[in-house]
Amino acid sequence: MLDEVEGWLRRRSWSAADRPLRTLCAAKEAAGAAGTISVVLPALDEESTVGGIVSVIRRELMERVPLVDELVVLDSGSGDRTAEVAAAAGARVVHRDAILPRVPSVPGKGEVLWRSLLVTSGEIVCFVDADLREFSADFVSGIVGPLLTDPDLQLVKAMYDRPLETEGAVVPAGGGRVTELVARPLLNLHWPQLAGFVQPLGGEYAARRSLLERLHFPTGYGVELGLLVDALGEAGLDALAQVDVGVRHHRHQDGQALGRMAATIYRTALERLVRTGRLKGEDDLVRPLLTQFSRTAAERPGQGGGFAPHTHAVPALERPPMTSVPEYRARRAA
Ligand SMILES: O=c1ccn([C@@H]2O[C@H](COP(=O)(O)OP(=O)(O)O)[C@@H](O)[C@H]2O)c(=O)[nH]1
Ligand SMILES: O=C(O)[C@@H](COP(=O)(O)O)O[C@H]1O[C@H](CO)[C@@H](O)[C@H](O)[C@H]1O
Repeated sequence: MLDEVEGWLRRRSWSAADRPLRTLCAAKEAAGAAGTISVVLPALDEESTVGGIVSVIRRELMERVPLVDELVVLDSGSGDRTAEVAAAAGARVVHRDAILPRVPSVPGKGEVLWRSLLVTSGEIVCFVDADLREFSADFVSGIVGPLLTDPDLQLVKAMYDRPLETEGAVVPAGGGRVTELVARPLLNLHWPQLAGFVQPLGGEYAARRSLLERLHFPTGYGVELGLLVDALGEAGLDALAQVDVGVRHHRHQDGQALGRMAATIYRTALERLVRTGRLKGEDDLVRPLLTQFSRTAAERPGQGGGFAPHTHAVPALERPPMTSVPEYRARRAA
């Protein structure tokens, strides 16, 4: 690990307990407008978990203490009762298609995170996944805390244990599969300054709007890696930090879904290597497609055996910095 990163780990890694809520409320009051906080939950078919998360944030961080100013669930095109459940629990729910309709929305987590900047007003924006179970308010207060007390910080990521919990089986620290197999190796090899992040892909992070609005947003699952790499470039390592908030329990996707996620994350990294001149142009990427396989119903001797190929596009669409969007500038000027 680079000496710089070892020093960063000592200076910029904390525990949620290091900043008690009373300290944060005092810092928020002293910060004035700079201490306003918007929490955003990107949600695609999360009816079973979104309500519990919203309820905890409202009760603990809006009613018991006035830490969070607005709580928005960004509906990413859900087909279930996500919107109803989130609204009933006390969130403002906005559908992705209702935001900036002149730019038709595309599927993807990053797409809704980008659009959320247009419908929120906090100077600190905190993203929280909507599939978390056993959610604690520390996931929010822990990561917004340093942004309230340390003006030099720009982005703070949560770090946590990530057990892999599937039907009946729990593998301690088995979660974060794409992190361990793809993102951490990529970051260590190409952006070693970021090697100190324990959970670089974690979906819980908070940042100053003044940073987020200057960054490109990959529209899919590349958003975490893209924002972290670009935040390093924009703000420098010492403007970044991480906070231990305990254990993260969430719904786990299957291996092939994570394979598609990994391909998108790799492509997002490749794009940044090209953008910074460390790799030649797109000719380094032969085909933005990923073929996976499933067992066919019946073995078909002489016709490729018993497996069927399924080919998926590997998207790399990125949204421009919000500061380049006229509607965003007009809203901020109003
Ligand atoms: O197109 C998408 C994909 C995901 N998500 C949300 O983004 C968060 C993280 O997604 P997911 O749980 O699928 O990722 P994982 O944690 O499995 O890597 C969850 O709140 C999803 O509902 C979303 O809003 N739109
Ligand atoms: O970290 C990971 O490897 C993946 C998959 O986690 P699991 O192996 O299902 O625990 O989960 C994260 O990755 C996504 C892409 O960055 C984020 O959007 C998710 O919030 C995060 O859970």
